[in-house]
Amino acid sequence: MTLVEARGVGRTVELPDGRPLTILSGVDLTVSEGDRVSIVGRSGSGKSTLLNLLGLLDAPTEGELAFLGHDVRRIRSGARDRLRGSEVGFVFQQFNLLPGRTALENVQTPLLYSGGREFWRRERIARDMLERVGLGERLTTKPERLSGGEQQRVAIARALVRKPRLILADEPTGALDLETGAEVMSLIEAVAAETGAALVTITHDATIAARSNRHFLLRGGRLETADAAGASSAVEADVAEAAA
Ligand SMILES: Nc1ncnc2c1ncn2[C@@H]1O[C@H](COP(=O)(O)OP(=O)(O)OP(=O)(O)O)[C@@H](O)[C@H]1O
Repeated sequence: MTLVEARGVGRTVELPDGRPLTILSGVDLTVSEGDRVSIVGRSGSGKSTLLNLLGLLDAPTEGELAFLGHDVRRIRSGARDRLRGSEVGFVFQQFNLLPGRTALENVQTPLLYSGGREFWRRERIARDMLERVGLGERLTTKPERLSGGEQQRVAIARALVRKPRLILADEPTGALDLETGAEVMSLIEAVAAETGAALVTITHDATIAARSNRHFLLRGGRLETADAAGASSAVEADVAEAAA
């Protein structure tokens, strides 16, 4: 089933001095249930901007974007927020957990905006999800007392607690060491496989990109299809240039 379909999508913003800045243009991309998509590209190439469009945080300024068959530019903002809340899970590099709130409270947060059964059973559902990510013993621990890998597990539990059909991961392993990063990716992939969700991952790490089965490269705001080797050599070229 097709989740998101972008045809000729672009995004242009207005700079403070009034000049337009085109960040993305001519993007064609279809994401279906069960897909594993990686997007690589150098800093500033438009990766986060694209993820924000796919996740209904922003709307395109050109082209057509359909989410579950709904034309994104025609959905009212309230309906768009509800669709995003139930169908999209975001995982970020910096975890973005609520400080001072326990792991259980953090994971319950998305359920506060859900209706009916999910709302009333939120504590049980959040507890089950934390057990699923291996943190059943840390329910009442606050993020500041957890390691980076554990914080990312809480963030994954929070992102996936409503069983979204689309998981968008923006540098999910960027703040973790190699081994912890690989564990975190395995966990996201396993939970995605259980629900049949699609996973779109932005990364600067060739080993993380290689875990996907569809590879894309963003260059100057344009999305190019790549194979695993092409994505990997683009990442290496970026790393070499950044080090030079
Ligand atoms: N609202 C905005 N107003 C002005 N410029 C913007 C806006 N959003 C993004 N940009 C610019 O557009 C470009 C692409 O930004 P984006 O965050 O999508 O890149 P990225 O590929 O995710 O970069 P990184 O890997 O460094 O996170 C950058 O030059 C950024 O400064």
